[in-house]
Amino acid sequence: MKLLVKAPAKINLSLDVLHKRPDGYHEVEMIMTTIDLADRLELSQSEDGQIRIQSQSRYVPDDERNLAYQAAKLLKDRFDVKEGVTISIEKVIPVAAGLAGGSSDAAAALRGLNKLWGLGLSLDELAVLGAEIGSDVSFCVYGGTALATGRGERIEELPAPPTCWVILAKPHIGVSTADVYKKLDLSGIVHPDTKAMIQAIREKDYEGVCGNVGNVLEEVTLKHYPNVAQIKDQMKRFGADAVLMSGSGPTVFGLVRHDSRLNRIYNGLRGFCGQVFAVRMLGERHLE
Ligand SMILES: C[C@@](CO)(OP(=O)(O)O)[C@H](O)COP(=O)(O)OP(=O)(O)OC[C@H]1O[C@@H](n2ccc(N)nc2=O)[C@H](O)[C@@H]1O
Ligand SMILES: Nc1ncnc2c1ncn2[C@@H]1O[C@H](COP(=O)(O)OP(=O)(O)O)[C@@H](O)[C@H]1O
Repeated sequence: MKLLVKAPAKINLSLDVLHKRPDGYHEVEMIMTTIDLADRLELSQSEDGQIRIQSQSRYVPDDERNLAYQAAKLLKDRFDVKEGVTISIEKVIPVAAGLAGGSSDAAAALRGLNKLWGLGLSLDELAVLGAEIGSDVSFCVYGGTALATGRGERIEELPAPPTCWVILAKPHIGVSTADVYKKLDLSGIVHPDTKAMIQAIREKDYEGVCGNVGNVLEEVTLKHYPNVAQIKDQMKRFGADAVLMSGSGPTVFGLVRHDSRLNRIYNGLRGFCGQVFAVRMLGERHLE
């Protein structure tokens, strides 16, 4: 038996850090939304009990370091599953980019294997399991738009933001999330207005969304990688309505309402940047 599952990327419309916790993680408040840029996972049941990972991408580990492998292992051990699975990952989302590609692959594996192995778990149960793999996995289990708190694993669903294009530009560098959190200076943070962002989303107020994007991790990544700041400036200059780094970076995204500006920004950026995408927000939950 085979199953295809989509694993969409996320962007952080806002990302605030409240404090560092005794367990070493940071308490966050993030508004996250999924976008129409997705990896595709093919899950093929095997009878030998083994978990195997295949991928065309040389940046993706094909062993137990792969987050999709960890998802399969977690379900297999916790629910005493005898069957195995081969997970083929068609990688579209740039790796180590601040777009939660690995987390979304893990979440897609959880959703898919729940079906393939007939486990009958709810999404809420899968999201709790996902938090054992990584802080962003719970959000990716649901997709759509949400306020994520705690270390990122506590999810409150929000309505879809007003429709617009999202342009993504990813320079040729990979950023370590742990490193960025470690270098964050908590004393100098200018906090984004998370409440105002939530209100703008609820009211479908596009200007309000654009006016309230903010990410406290930007400062760290921009300081260490000046070309991320350059890409931000270019995107603003080409006419995006709002520009922000996603997650720990280095991907920069721009929000664009009008089709007429889209080509200009997209083509302009392609001269500067390794990978550029123009996609839609998914906004709503993407439940298979
Ligand atoms: C920054 C964000 C924003 O969405 O995403 P990315 O840039 O990775 O996409 C997330 O907070 C990343 O989530 P995720 O990538 O799942 O993080 P984890 O694997 O749980 O943690 C990696 C490391 O980041 C640090 N970490 C992570 C989350 C958090 N709330 N506080 C932390 O300090 C810890 O040092 C941890 O060891
Ligand atoms: N399925 C996967 N896809 C991408 N990266 C993965 C995967 N499994 C494990 N990784 C590892 O996770 C790290 C973070 O990758 P990713 O999730 O793409 O970035 P981010 O946390 O910035 O959103 C990478 O260094 C990669 O080696």
